Amino acid sequence: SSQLHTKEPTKSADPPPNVCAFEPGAIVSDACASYSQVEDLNESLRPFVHDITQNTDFFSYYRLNLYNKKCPFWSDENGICGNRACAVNTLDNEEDIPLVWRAEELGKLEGPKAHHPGKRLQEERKARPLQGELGEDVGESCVVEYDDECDERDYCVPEDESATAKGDYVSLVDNPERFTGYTGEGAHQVWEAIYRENCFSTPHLNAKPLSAPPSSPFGGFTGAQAQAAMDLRHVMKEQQEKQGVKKAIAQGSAPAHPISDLEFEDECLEKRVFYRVISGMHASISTHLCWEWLNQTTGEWQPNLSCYENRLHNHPERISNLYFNYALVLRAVGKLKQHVQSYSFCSSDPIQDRETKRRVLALAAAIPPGEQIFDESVMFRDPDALTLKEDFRNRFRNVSRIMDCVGCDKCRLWGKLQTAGYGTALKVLFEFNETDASSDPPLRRTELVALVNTLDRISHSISVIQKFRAMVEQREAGKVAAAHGAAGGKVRGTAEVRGKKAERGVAEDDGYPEAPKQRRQIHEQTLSEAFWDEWYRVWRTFAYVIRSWFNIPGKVLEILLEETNRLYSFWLGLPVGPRKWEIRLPSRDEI
Ligand SMILES: Cc1cc2nc3c(=O)[nH]c(=O)nc-3n(C[C@H](O)[C@H](O)[C@H](O)COP(=O)(O)OP(=O)(O)OC[C@H]3O[C@@H](n4cnc5c(N)ncnc54)[C@H](O)[C@@H]3O)c2cc1C
Repeated sequence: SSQLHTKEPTKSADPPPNVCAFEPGAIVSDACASYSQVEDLNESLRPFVHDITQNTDFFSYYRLNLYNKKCPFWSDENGICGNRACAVNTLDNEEDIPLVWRAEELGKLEGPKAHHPGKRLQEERKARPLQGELGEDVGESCVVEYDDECDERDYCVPEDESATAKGDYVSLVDNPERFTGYTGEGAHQVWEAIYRENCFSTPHLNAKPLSAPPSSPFGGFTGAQAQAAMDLRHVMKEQQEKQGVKKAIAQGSAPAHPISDLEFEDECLEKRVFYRVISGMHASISTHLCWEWLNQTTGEWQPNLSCYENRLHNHPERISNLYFNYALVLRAVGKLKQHVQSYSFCSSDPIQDRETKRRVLALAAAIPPGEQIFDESVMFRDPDALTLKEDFRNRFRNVSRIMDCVGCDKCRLWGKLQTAGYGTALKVLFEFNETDASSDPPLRRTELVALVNTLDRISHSISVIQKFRAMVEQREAGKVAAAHGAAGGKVRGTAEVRGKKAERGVAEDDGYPEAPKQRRQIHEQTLSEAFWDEWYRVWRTFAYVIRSWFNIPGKVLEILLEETNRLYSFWLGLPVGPRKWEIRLPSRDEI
């Protein structure tokens, strides 16, 4: 067996997670073998997923309510900086840089938008319900969601839950997930709130009571559905026990809730699964923003290696969670083979309908059967696993609501889509029958689009992480060659240049059509380029220092005011907000 989760390690019972995460196949152990298997699988599936998400109208437009929903959890009024306006820009002096490079601009949605037509218009204009709003050549019957009903079994907040505001259709292709400059306290607070949803024992943020009593039949699982729930449970159990992920997660840090505080016994399985899904999603978002990073000073889009190292490479458990998500979502998509046979993608466009179905079936056929991703033989033991369903549904609904507090439209779009995607994956795992689709619940367009696009996001992250890893290796090789001075001038020169390029975050060959801007960067650096590169860096550092000195009076005043305010709150007996300033060295990116 070949599993990501279940094979006995042959060398050590607990391989160090960092070794396994970065050297798939180099060491014969369970985790390492499985990482490289996932990578191989991804390499063969990637073209299918990429093609579907980029080249079909059905999968390249998503409907969601981006603007009409208020962040329900906090506001400036109660003294917490966390609403949309609290997005802090990456650079202190954003006003000095061209508008197009500013965070405010980068976070805006691009491309056409179309309003969801009411039921009457949908009926009247079946073929063109959007009246060309997305462009003349878009198959609108492939884009519009005709079923407005809300399904009890949704794991996330259905986008169409309100009868009045059904949201807009936006192009996912025109709005790639990449660096937007959304950062600072606003972003941290959202992540913190999302991870707080991990505390299954203390319902909050309007969560409904979580665990159903063990005796509860729990929504009437059939044998096959119970099996799926068990799969998930045992996947987690095996993963934890055999790959030392327990330790790795314990070392990782979710904001505000030290993971080491969490229980890792069996009854807390829900926490681990939920945590891993969220952390894997977070890792995927970080991967994309590091890969398509905008240097706001030069306006160049390029991979940012130090961003990758800080957020992912040095946290192998995050990468492990991303790979876990891949297995989870892939299994869900694979489970839909039967279901999509009879699915109508475009009601008034038979050609596109056929073409979309052909592509989806080609992807489904290329996915290996479930047991090749999860080992079925170790499963089906503990009936408590059924409670996962209700717990997850409520948690995911809350995470989806928290996304309304994200202060950047593009980030909100992808955050909502991916939450919906994981919610759908769990719904499919728990509710769908792989061999008999007749009793499956309806799968709405939004759910299917979110699921497949989420798979595309994770799939892209995995291929990007491989490239980043290669860049780190190249840089290290360059360092070793330079240190040993072993090779002659030419060879050493090349290695050093490669090492430097990797350091600057320049990809050798991304191999994917979606990153054309990066490819422009790939050339050997001449002496004069190296000189000017260095000169520019020194100049920027100098300017940074001068600017910082110049800003000191303002900053000191700001800190004084803030501390006075906190002291005043303390004196009045009001809750004292967290300190918003710290003294630290700047990171390379900031310079
Ligand atoms: C829903 C959402 C979508 C976003 N989308 C984008 C986007 O498309 N483009 C963009 O440029 N920015 C986006 N952002 C912002 C981005 O995710 C970061 O918040 C921002 O870049 C600041 O990063 P940071 O290094 O301060 O740490 P953050 O990524 O904000 O993380 C906060 C803390 O969480 C912990 N942490 C980080 N990663 C993980 C993980 N994988 N698992 C567990 N714990 C972790 C660390 O302790 C870290 O200090 C988004 C934010 C949110 C909330």
